[in-house]
Amino acid sequence: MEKNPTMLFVVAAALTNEVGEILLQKRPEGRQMAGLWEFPGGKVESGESPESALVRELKEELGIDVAGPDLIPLTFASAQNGDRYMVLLLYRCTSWQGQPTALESPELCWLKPADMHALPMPPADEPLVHFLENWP
Ligand SMILES: Nc1nc2c([nH]c(=O)n2[C@@H]2O[C@H](COP(=O)(O)OP(=O)(O)OP(=O)(O)O)[C@@H](O)[C@H]2O)c(=O)[nH]1
Repeated sequence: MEKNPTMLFVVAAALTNEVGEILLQKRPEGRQMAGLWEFPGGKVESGESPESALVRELKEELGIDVAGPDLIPLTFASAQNGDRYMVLLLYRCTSWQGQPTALESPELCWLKPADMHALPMPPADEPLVHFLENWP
């Protein structure tokens, strides 16, 4: 029997600029959790490593090039997501090529973690924001 057939792996990036702000993007209309602000990223596809999935998602969503070794594992969250259980892996990234552009999202913003509480975000992100607030 297949192990964990209902587990969903999602990878996301805390892209951090030189003043400690982190990039969030707004989820587009017509998708699950539309209008909520999230860390860029997405689902790990079959056969992908989490890091290669995140490199792919950052290119698709923001048009930036990230090298796998520049993705530093930070923390994770777990939550129910529809009919599956989701594990959301958050990576830190301070180095990339290109200017982040909203290619799949209506809006981007750079925010300090303490200011993220003012925005509606998916419930699974709450512990991630808390972690980032207390990050050195
Ligand atoms: N990228 C991202 N997804 C998150 C976050 N928090 C959170 O609960 N999610 C959930 O994780 C799932 C990610 O799926 P997605 O729809 O963005 O994935 P994807 O880009 O691969 O899209 P696709 O499934 O349409 O191909 C969504 O259910 C989303 O709501 C977050 O901070 N960032």
